Amino acid sequence: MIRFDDVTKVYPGSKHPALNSVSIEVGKGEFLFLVGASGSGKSTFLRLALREEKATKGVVRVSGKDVAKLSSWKVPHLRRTIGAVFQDFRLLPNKTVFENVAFALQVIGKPRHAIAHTVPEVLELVGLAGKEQRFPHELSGGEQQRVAIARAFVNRPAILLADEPTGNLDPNTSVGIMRLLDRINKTGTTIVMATHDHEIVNQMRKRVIELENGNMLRDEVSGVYGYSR
Ligand SMILES: Nc1ncnc2c1ncn2[C@@H]1O[C@H](COP(=O)(O)OP(=O)(O)OP(=O)(O)O)[C@@H](O)[C@H]1O
Repeated sequence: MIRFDDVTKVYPGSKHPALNSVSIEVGKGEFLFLVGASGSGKSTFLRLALREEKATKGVVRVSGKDVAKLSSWKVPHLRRTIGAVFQDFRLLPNKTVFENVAFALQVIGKPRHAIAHTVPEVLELVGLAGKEQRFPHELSGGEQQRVAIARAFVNRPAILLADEPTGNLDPNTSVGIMRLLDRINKTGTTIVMATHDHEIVNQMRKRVIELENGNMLRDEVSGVYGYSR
């Protein structure tokens, strides 16, 4: 699903690579945690997969395609196969829960009757049935993140990238979000989640890749993220 071959990213004006010769393959249906200290390169990895940034060296493939070779008019299509969730939710503040999720379908030209059918279904899946008409500011942080996940998943992308999705949430709320991501993963969606949260990584026992200063430190099948490091 996602494959990095010897990928290096050096941002313009920067001396040190944000990612340094990283090779990673993430298979279909996998759940991968990307861990590491602040600045270790986690977000850079996700941005390269979304082609928000281009690799300085090496090849990034998503669903078998070299993303550097995609013509710019094909980039939106790539992004449609990848859902993305962020720490700060990024909801549209003046749109309701329903409208926030529906928007993701409107922009790809889904007909209104399909939207009317699909949005309630995905809101039910994320546990927000009955809150369709609320605005983001009328929701808790955990509920806002559920809306963001619904919006990322409504199009049934093959891949979901999550950058610190529990970073703004308390531990109990975070557990709920992780259960939801686990459920989405069980539908066959590949998930790559960047996190600092030791507790969550240690509970979930999924594949863990640790980055340090842009280098890949370890890749463990059922890994932990110990406190002692
Ligand atoms: N747009 C940019 N321009 C220049 N340098 C950048 C840019 N974005 C990130 N960097 C640098 O690249 C390195 C990796 O950053 P990145 O955001 O990928 O780390 P991270 O592991 O996601 O950190 P955090 O956990 O704090 O989000 C850091 O040294 C950072 O300062």
